[in-house]
Amino acid sequence: MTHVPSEDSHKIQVSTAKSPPPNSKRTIAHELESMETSARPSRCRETNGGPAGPCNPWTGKPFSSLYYQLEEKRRALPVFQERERIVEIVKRNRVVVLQGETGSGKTTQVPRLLLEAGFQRIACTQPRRIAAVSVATRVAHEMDVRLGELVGYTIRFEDVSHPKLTRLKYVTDGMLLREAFQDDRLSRYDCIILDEAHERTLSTDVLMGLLKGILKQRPELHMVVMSATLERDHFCTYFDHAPLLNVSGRMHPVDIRFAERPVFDYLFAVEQQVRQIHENEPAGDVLIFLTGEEEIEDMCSRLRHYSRATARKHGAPLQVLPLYSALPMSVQERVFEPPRPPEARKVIVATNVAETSITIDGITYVIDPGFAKVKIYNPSTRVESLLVSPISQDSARQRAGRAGRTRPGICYRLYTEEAFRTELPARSHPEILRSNLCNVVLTLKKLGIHDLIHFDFMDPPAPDTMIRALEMLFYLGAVDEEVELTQLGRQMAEFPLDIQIARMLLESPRHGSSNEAITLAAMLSVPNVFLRPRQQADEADARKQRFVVSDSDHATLVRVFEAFMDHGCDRQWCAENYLNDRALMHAVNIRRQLELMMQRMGLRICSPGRRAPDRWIRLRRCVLEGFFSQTAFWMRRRDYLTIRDEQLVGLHPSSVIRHRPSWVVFHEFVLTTGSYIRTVSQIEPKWLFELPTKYYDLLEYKEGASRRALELAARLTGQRRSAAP
Ligand SMILES: Nc1ncnc2c1ncn2[C@@H]1O[C@H](COP(=O)(O)OP(=O)(O)OP(=O)(O)O)[C@@H](O)[C@H]1O
Repeated sequence: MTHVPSEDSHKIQVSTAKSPPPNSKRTIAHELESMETSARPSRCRETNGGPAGPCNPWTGKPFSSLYYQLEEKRRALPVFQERERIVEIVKRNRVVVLQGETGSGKTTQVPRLLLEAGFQRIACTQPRRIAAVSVATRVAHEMDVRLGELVGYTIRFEDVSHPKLTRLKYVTDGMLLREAFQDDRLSRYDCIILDEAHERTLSTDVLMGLLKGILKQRPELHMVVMSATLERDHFCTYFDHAPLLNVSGRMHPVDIRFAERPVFDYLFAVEQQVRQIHENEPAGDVLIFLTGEEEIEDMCSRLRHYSRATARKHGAPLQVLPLYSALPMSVQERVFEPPRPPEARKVIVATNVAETSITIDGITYVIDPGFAKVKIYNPSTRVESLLVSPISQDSARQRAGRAGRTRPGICYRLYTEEAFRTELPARSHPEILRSNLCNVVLTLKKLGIHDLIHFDFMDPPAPDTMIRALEMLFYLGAVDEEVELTQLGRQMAEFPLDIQIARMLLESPRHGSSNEAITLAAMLSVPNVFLRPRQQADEADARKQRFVVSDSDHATLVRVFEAFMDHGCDRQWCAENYLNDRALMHAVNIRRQLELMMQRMGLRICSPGRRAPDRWIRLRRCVLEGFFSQTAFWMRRRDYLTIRDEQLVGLHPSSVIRHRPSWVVFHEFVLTTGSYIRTVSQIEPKWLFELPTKYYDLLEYKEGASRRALELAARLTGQRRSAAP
């Protein structure tokens, strides 16, 4: 019989009682401790003629004045209060599950305390890039060290860490997994902290399974799993009855206010709530949670309009800032800056990227309508889509926890208390149970894990989803018939990109167009570059026409990028052309890194030249190399039928394609007011049969509309019945 640790049996209540650390070596912690207690702390020599002062043990330099301000605040945090116990328990156990209120100091304090206690190299994972960057910055400030040296971070396309100097690294869970490609025992680290484990992202779940195996091979490795809202019994049991450490207490109270009756138009309700706060409540910034980019940008313009219209009446204006993951990091980071003008009330309109980990100083009011976009994968139709769904109770707690961090706060939940209890699920469904697993399976294969069925997932995905993923990897050429990783598959896994984009890049030299393909890959990795303000939509559309390649949204993106480069990356030019200059700058950076990766892999960087008549044909063929499973043929009136799952879809209104090509390849399927395919290019049906994949082998298709369309295409283009060699 397995013993399931109950909250009481394994919970180690942290107390503030002092006990000697188990490790008797003198550590930085002792050094710091001595500064507050001993009469003779380490002191720096006199500097610039001034008196000798306490010395930062990490840098050997005197502390700055900012250090003292931050030090006072951090010493008040519940986690700091209970530091000795935390360190002791982590040292005594291989795995510890640590639960503590939002804002109690887990993310900023625990890694540092462990470093000071003698751990040599610590990785602390974050599910989101913005959290990794902002927390690393905060901890570097608190320790009074330069970011990128002792404390650093690594996120996709951005590494602010030093291979030797960095001893505490905040890293996105996806990037730590990639580190395991090079070092499959993660032997650089003697302590790995999985933060915000309740989010159960794909990468966190894979990392947990991987680390369980590594722990058996590396007796010196320690691990901490942290969150404010995790399912503790499930985690403790999974990690072989790991002890649970509960840190109680929070910094400031958060007053939760539910709606009195159900809200039917939550966007209207959000706007009303902001007005109510701005007109009646004391100073303090506002954080609003919405579901996606479009909704956020729309709300931002509504609120800006309100602010302009009422600025005189209410004195202080609003400074409205969007926050979602598709925005370049430099734009996301603006939410942490003081308001502009200084008297303004900051209103941040965010997706759930702002839900966990981050602290935005000044946030006093949180508005939570209770919805988020959730990824749903249907293995039988093989369609992954984002659907607006109610959030979980845990998410609601995390959202409320963004207030009350630097001052008391209020969280307005735009749903009733009854709905919270009865309609919101207790916790979110793990991502691994609702995703296409192609990238996960490729990652596991690359890590040398062959027995996928017995991989120790906390919640194993359905076998059907695994099989679909393997099947797709086979068509993509990433695995062979024996399900062994191919050379191509190994290279695909190297790119920090979606597997289809990676394949497009790898095949692009064969079409003599890798130069264009790299640009396209970069443009597909940044948010939409076309701005379309509601009041100037016609003007914006007219400007877009300058870049249009009429049969391809993909080629249009490449053209925009090239025009941006030709104009010296000029912001003014972007404004005149309704283009998002920051997204384009981000694409420039990503492009540079992808080109370097291609060169390192020995892949040819080539282009047919800007004037070549077949330039865009080559690019469209490259797109098809990666996205061959995302094609559709024209059925009737405005509808296309997708080959893979026979769904009727329309061309997204943003597409530049105005004629009705009979076959198209598309980048994504979106479900909004209807089913659409977005970022689309015309293709020739005969290209389908020339691809080096068995995907279009007609024998693979059951009788149905897709098969009939393919048969017709094969007949018209003079192909054999089966395209398989
Ligand atoms: N950038 C910042 N500016 C101001 N205060 C900050 C900042 N970062 C952290 N803090 C302070 O440190 C506290 C602890 O933050 P930390 O992120 O470590 O908490 P946490 O327990 O990990 O929270 P969560 O579970 O929400 O991630 C915050 O409540 C806040 O008081």
